Amino acid sequence: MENLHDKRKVYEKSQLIESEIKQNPIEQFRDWFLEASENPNISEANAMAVSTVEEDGCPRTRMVLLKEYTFEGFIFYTNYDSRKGKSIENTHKACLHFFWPNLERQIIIKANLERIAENLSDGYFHSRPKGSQLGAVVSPQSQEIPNKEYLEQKLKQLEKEYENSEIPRPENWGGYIAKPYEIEFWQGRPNRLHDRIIYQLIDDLDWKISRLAP
Ligand SMILES: Cc1cc2nc3c(=O)[nH]c(=O)nc-3n(C[C@H](O)[C@H](O)[C@H](O)COP(=O)(O)O)c2cc1C
Ligand code: PXP
Repeated sequence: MENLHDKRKVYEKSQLIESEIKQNPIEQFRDWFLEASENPNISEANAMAVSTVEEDGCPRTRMVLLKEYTFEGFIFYTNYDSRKGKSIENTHKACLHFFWPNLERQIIIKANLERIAENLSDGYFHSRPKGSQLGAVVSPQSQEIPNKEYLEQKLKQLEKEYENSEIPRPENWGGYIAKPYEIEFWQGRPNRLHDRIIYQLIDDLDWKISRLAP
């Protein structure tokens, strides 16, 4: 069909060296995330790929929006009965992945996942635009639906129903916190000799920092 052999870029914008990194990976994440957020060429720095392992043993990846990060972990919101929700309820694990091409950087996070407290999901749900709240109510995420009109009709009905009242958060919609136990920071370098620094959690407290070959 098409030969892409010559499609390649030289990565040379920056470097990642031990003397300049933070000892805590969340602080390192914050440095890189702020840089990505402030970059006018990156439109959604908080968009991340989330991979979960399904029952056939194969990982499946989709984008979600990171909505908060703390020293404890990374929070995103979704439907608990979706495909990703089902995998997470089974394995309690996921891999989060950020790629910011303009900075020639990727971050790979392996984490244990838990649902966040219901009151926190309520708070976030009600902070969303009303249309997105209704979207979450209307959509049986990841399930087969008869056609597009099915969603549009449901949306119209609910728009009327909740015209003057608060939309209750669906029980199956809420946040997950991904508590990291391994975080890799990757900075592209010339000659494909990229910088890779990996933080691994030891004893639930300290992070071991190592350099990996590219
Ligand atoms: C940039 C981007 C951000 C997204 N953010 C979310 C999100 O925060 N939560 C969510 O449930 N789906 C989000 N989606 C949709 C998911 O990628 C996915 O289609 C949906 O969650 C169903 O995934 P699943 O069937 O694998 O569970 C986003 C899609 C894109 C492209
Ligand atoms: C299905 C779905 N849920 C949730 C979100 C996150 O959106 P918000 O910023 O409104 O929480 C998105 C973003 O694309 C989405 O597509």
